[in-house]
Amino acid sequence: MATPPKNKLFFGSFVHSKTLAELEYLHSTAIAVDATGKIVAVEPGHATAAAAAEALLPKLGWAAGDVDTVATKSDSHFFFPGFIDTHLHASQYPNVGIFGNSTLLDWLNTYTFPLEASLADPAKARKVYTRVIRKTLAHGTTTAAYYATVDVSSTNLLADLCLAAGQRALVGRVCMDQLSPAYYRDESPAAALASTLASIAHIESIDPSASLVRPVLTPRFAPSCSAPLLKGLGALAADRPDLPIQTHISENKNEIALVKELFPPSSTGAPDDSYSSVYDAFGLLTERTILAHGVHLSEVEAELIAKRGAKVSHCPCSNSAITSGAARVRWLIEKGVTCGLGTDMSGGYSPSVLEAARHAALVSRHVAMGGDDKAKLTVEEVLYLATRGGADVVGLGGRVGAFEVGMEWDAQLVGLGTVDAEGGAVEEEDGNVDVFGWETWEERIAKWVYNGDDRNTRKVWVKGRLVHERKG
Ligand SMILES: O=c1[nH]c(=O)c2nc[nH]c2[nH]1
Ligand SMILES: [Zn+2]
Repeated sequence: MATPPKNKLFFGSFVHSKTLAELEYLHSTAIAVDATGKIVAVEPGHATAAAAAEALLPKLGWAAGDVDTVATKSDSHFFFPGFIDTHLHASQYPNVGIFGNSTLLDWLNTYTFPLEASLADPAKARKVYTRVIRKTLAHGTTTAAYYATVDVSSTNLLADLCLAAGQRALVGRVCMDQLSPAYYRDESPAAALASTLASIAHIESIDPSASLVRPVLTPRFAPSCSAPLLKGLGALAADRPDLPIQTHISENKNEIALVKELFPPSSTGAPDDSYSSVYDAFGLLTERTILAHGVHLSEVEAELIAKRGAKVSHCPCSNSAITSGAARVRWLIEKGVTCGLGTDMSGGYSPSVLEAARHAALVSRHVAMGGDDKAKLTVEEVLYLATRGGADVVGLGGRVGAFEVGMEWDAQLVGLGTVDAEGGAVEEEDGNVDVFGWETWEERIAKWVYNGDDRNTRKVWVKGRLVHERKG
């Protein structure tokens, strides 16, 4: 029998984003999380976990026996908000790292459609989805905005598995009724809409209050959707203003040319032939829309996206791997566009949002080397995109992404390697980060961002529940 959830008291050092530019460091702090997973107190200034418990529990009306305490061990352990992966393809996980020298359109046909189609086999889908959830949790991803496949049953299975594993997720059945192989597409716009509704109904039946898992409308990208399908999805989005929408935009130059060819303004009624105007014309550019990539957006498009309140998922590992380009994140943010980070597996080669954060910092330096020195993103900024920014992108702002009273406890315990007086390793010996003891906290965080990996992710919680613990 499962043990009922208990109240929890976390004690030690907590690091989270206060603003885009600033991380807040809370040391000798206690955070109380109730049995529903909600943060009910954040109290700095206690010498020990025991002292914090003595001061805090009476105020909360909690008996000591009803509370589990988790305290950090040393100066190189800290709690950090769980990462939010605002764009990834669960179904493409077996292909991570396999992309050769392809670019988007040939990559889709060579590597991606055959794999996605093969997941109509329920046993294979279960194996892949179980693994991708375990792997992303192990990397500290507490929320994931997933693309599944065209197949309804395996999409529903992904939602079932996320709920069982305790990962917060947006799960989308992929809509695509044109320009893809006959073996892998919706039969018609009507069939695509019916399958989408079936998947939404299933996901809402397993988690009616969307406590963890919710459906997301998922037109793959404009080229693989006919105008009637985009129109139908726009009507559904208008009918269901609670549903998020996810799609791709402006990733690759050939893709953009294809969109111009497929959707001339005369066919959509849009004021121009831009990619953004196509989605806008069909009612799919909304404040609930997550747009992956946005590498080659024009000034006018960025302004339209900001005006509509649509969000951008920056996927730097993917943009480098399949040579799509370098998105101008600082420029988007200055235009007023809310941005987060996506791994975009398996266009992206890694399941790790920390890797996406580090790559975002590096890609921004390439943008800077192109002549815009202020394009460079700091460690603080990429961590904001990985947490608080990501929460805003997936519609969970104010609920997850930071440590504040009223938010839910989606968190990771990070442990960095420490070095003793003789130069030996004391803790996290197998990791890639060595802390000598003289680093400032800002420097420790920078070392984690540039050298850390899942070996440093010791424990992970979602909504107060422990969902991953690293062995060893
Ligand atoms: O990065 C991407 N991954 C995909 O699977 C895809 N499909 C359309 N456009 C895409 N871009
Ligand atoms: Zn993608």
